[in-house]
Amino acid sequence: MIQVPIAEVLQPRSPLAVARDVVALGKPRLASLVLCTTAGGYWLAPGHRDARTAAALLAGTALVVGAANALNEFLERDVDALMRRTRDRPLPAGRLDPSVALAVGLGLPCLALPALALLTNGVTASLAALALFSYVVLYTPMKQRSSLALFVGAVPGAIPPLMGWTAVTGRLDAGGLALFALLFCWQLPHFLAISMYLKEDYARGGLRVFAVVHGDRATRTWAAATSLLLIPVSLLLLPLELAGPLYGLAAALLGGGLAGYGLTGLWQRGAANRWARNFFLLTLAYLTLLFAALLVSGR
Ligand code: HEM
Ligand SMILES: CC(C)=CCC/C(C)=C/CC/C(C)=C/COP(=O)(O)OP(=O)(O)O
Repeated sequence: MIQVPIAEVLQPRSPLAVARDVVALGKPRLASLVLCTTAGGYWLAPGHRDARTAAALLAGTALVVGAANALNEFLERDVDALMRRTRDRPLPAGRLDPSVALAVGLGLPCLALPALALLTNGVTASLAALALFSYVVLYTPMKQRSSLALFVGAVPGAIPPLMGWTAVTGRLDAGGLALFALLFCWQLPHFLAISMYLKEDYARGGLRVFAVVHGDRATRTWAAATSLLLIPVSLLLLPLELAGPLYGLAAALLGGGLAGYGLTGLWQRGAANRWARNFFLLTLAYLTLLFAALLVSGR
């Protein structure tokens, strides 16, 4: 049952405030980093690149990601209302009617998927459709049932750089799959950390995330192990000749830093919320800097 603040029902809202909430449905901060990974895949892929295809790829991806997030917020509006982190989102707070999120989530892909197919290629549009489907239909309901949802959610999260790659090459090959693997592995420590410092909130919402189900100690161990795994996976780009020595150096240093901090988690006691929050922020810095290195030292 969603509680709607009385003031929000009575007061008419400005079009700007409504527009801001519609944009918020698309989770713009997360979507921005997703788009950086798409741009990275496009930048590294071998073949012909041009501004028109790049613009179509980024605009189409932004619209499908926005739609995926709007549908996720539509489906989770009751759960979001139970959790501190999400209760002020436009739907649980009652600032937007759920039908708006549903219309945005179903409407945008009708425009963006055919546009991606026409202006990039069929492989890229099919990957976008797969990411949308796996995020909304598989991952979102699975969060309430199993901590393994993390591995399902990491699939749509890893598809955008592959879309950037296929927008140039039109096919799935080793280079694109290496970028997919990099993003897939990065999401594991990213979310294991979050699940620790937000454990109470997730439990309140009835979501069976890793730290809720397996406890803090196991989560810290897995966070350390998966951050170590990122080092060889990120270095795979070197033998595949996607990036040069400067990237290699950056990947080794950034990976060493992240895994080094991850390993200090093994000596923490209890929930170690401050450690987990710092580790989450480090995952964001790691990915941003790694893609900056790719920009400079990519093929
Ligand atoms: C299994 C996959 C993922 C899960 C479960 C997940 C979950 C989350 C959650 C719950 C937060 C909020 C943390 C907080 O409020 O303290 C967050 C933040 C963030 N995530 Fe992820 N994430 C995943 C994948 C990704 C991917 C693929 C990207 C982009 C490439 C990404 C980028 C971000 C960014 C930029 C933030 C900080 C901005 C914000 O809180 O809005 N995440 N993530
Ligand atoms: C092309 C395309 C559609 C790509 C998908 C990109 C995408 C939405 C990646 C995010 C992956 C993910 C599992 C985020 C967490 O959602 P959550 O539901 O756990 O987060 P929340 O609790 O903040 O709602």
